[in-house]
Parts: sequence; structure tokens; C-alpha cells
Amino acid sequence: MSGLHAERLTVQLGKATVLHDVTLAVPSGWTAIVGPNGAGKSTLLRCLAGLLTPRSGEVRLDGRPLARHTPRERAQRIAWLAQQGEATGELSSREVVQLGRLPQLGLFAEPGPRDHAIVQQAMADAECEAWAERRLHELSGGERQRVLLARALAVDAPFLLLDEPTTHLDPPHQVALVRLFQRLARERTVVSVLHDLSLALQADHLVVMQAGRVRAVGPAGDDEVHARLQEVFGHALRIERIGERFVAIPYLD
Ligand SMILES: Nc1ncnc2c1ncn2[C@@H]1O[C@H](COP(=O)(O)OP(=O)(O)OP(=O)(O)O)[C@@H](O)[C@H]1O
Repeated sequence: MSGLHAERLTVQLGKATVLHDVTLAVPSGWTAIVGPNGAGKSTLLRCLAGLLTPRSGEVRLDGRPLARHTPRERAQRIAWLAQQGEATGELSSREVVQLGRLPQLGLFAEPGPRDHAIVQQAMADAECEAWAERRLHELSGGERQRVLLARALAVDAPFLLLDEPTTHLDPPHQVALVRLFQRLARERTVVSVLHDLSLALQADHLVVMQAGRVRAVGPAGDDEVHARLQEVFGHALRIERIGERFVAIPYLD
């Protein structure tokens, strides 16, 4: 069975059980994971990336338990963007993006023309070429976020998992990211945790989480999924249709 599957994941962090028996076949295309603070979105994403080991259950990548893939195999197949982008010392933005090629190249291989082309494309897609030679710690939050996104894109992996990729981004760059995910999702599986529900509603699929459980999985335009979203967020949220699209409006009654 190809793809990424979470099977009956239960995760304990400290004294709390933060995922309860979660099963999810990650759909192909672009999936947005949504839900209130503390719902377990990042925890699920980290399990899918192999960064967190559940107390019980397992993640399967192309039919094989993730734990039975070597770390390098996992890094080649699953690209990851963390919620809190780390500072990467004195490296320039371009060097940080080049690090994205490491899983495919190994430590000692020289990057070839294809690697350079992938890095260039990743920087163009993330719109961070303008500060390619500047060091990461000299950049603004949004600029740094776009470099770290480019590094994840440069892995050129079939699975791209992103925790809050729109953090620090202004509205035009949020929209650009939605378009990018829609384009990438034709060829790879993209999974993003998103708080902005209007952006999440542009994904192919939504996973709605609450209190460590998956409450709904389905197409982002599906009425049932919207009903679960409404339940999870209560009166603070209104979902409206504008033309072909849905938007989510924080609602002050
Ligand atoms: N290291 C930890 N030790 C104990 N509890 C933790 C730890 N990390 C996270 N948690 C708890 O696990 C639960 C799920 O956290 P998680 O980060 O997955 O939620 P989330 O849905 O991504 O939240 P947010 O929207 O606020 O980012 C939360 O209640 C959180 O307090």
C-alpha cells in the first residue's frame, strides 16, 4: 500500500495523552490539518514525519512501518518544515536551502547541475532569491520562513509536511503559498497544519482535530466537514461561500 498511513496512534507527552487512537490515510494532493490550540495537530504531523514515536500504533510509509526505514530513507521521502523555524548559525540563505539536498546527496557528494536547478527552483517558488546571500539570522520572520520553506522544497521529496507554513507571512505571500501548494499537490502529497481556516479551505482535503482525536476527514468543500468545523470552533466561526470558494470568518455576534 503506497502513501502515508497513521494507524491507531496514541501519544503520551508528560502525563497527558495528546493523541487518542488516531487513524488516518493521508489523502494524495494537499491536506490541511485544522483544529483548536492544543488539539494535537503538530503532534500528529510530527508522528507522520517520524519525529515522534507513538506509545502505541504506527505510521506506515509505502506499506512499511516508518520505524523500519533508515533515517536517511525517511529524510529522502519526507520533507519537513517545523513550526518554530530554527536559526542556522552563520549560513547564508542559499547555503541553508542547499542543505535541503543533503538527504539525497549524502555528506560527501558534490552537488550537480540538477541539484543546483532544484535549489534555484525552490528559492524561486518560496520567493526568497532577493536575500540569497544574506545570513539567516539577519532576516525578518517572514523572510526567514520563506528560506526555510525553500529548504524543505529543495529536498524534492514525495511527501511535504509543513507545520504552520504561513507564520509571519503577509497576505500576498500567504496567497502565493496556497497557489504553490495547489501546484505541488499535483505531483506530491502536501500536508500542512494551518490556523488560517480561509487558507485551509483552499486545500483538497481537511482533517479536523479536537482534543487529540480526528473529528472529520474529507474534501475541503464538503458540508459534513464544514459542520464538524463549526462544531469544533463554535459560534466564533462562520463559513461563507464566495463564488466558487469558501471563506471562514471569525464571528462577533
Ligand atoms: N513536550 C510536551 N510535554 C507535555 N505536553 C505537551 C508537550 N508538547 C505538547 N504538549 C501538549 O500536547 C497537546 C497537543 O499539542 P500540539 O502541539 O500537538 O497541539 P496543536 O494542535 O498543534 O496546538 P497549536 O494550535 O496550539 O499549535 C497540547 O495540550 C500540549 O500542551
